[in-house]
Amino acid sequence: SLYMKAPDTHPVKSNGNKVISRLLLTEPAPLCATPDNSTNDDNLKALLTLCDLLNRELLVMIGWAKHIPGFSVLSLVDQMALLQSGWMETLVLSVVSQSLGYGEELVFAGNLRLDQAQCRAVGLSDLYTTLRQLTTKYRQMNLSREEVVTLKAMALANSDAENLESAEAVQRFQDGLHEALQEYESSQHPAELHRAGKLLMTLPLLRQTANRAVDTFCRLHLEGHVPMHKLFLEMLDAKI
Ligand SMILES: CC(=O)c1ccc(Oc2ccc(O)c(C(C)(C)C)c2)cc1
Repeated sequence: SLYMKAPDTHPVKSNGNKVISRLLLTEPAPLCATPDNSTNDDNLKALLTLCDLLNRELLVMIGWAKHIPGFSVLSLVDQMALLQSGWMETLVLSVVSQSLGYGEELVFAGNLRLDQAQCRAVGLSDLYTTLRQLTTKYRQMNLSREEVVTLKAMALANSDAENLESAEAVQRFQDGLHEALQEYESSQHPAELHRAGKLLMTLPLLRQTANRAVDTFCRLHLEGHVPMHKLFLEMLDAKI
């Protein structure tokens, strides 16, 4: 062809890190929102579309978790316990990381971005505020894709599920992810000391954000204006 092939300018990824390479490989493709045409009420339409999107995200997340190194060796009881306690933090991290490149909007899906006014219009203004707080923090830190996928797995592993059959096995699962993050940071961000620790210290805000999102959905459910999918309600019940 007329043009020389551009030299491969991608920096060498941390392929030494098997855990993170696997997380990058098994990261689900972002979902698309499917507009709901069962109503003419724009606000209800938006909520139903968001609800359908979240329901599909839950199903994808359950399949995604199996690929996290160390998750599948846990008992099914413990796998379900971690999913029931960590699902909201994992989904919040997905939306927050999708929104990093955009200004004021929350990117729920490639074809569904809501700004503050639109979130307020559908009764999600507190959700908007709390998600934006986290987005701002991660935008300042310049999160890499490797860090996003590792934090999502850590959010699940570190979700403080109750009644675990084997807390020791979950501890080993957490240790494996922590080791992968440490190894990644020391090789990819050697100049930024404590970056791994800084990332771990964002997890309390993630937990708080997820809990506030749960409160929002419990309120929406109690108000009863919008039907919610069975799986979503089961996962919501597991959080109360
Ligand atoms: C009425 C109803 O059930 C509902 C309303 C809004 C909604 O919006 C969301 C869509 C995807 C999504 O990932 C998230 C979080 C980031 C908060 C998990 C929220 C989800 C469900």
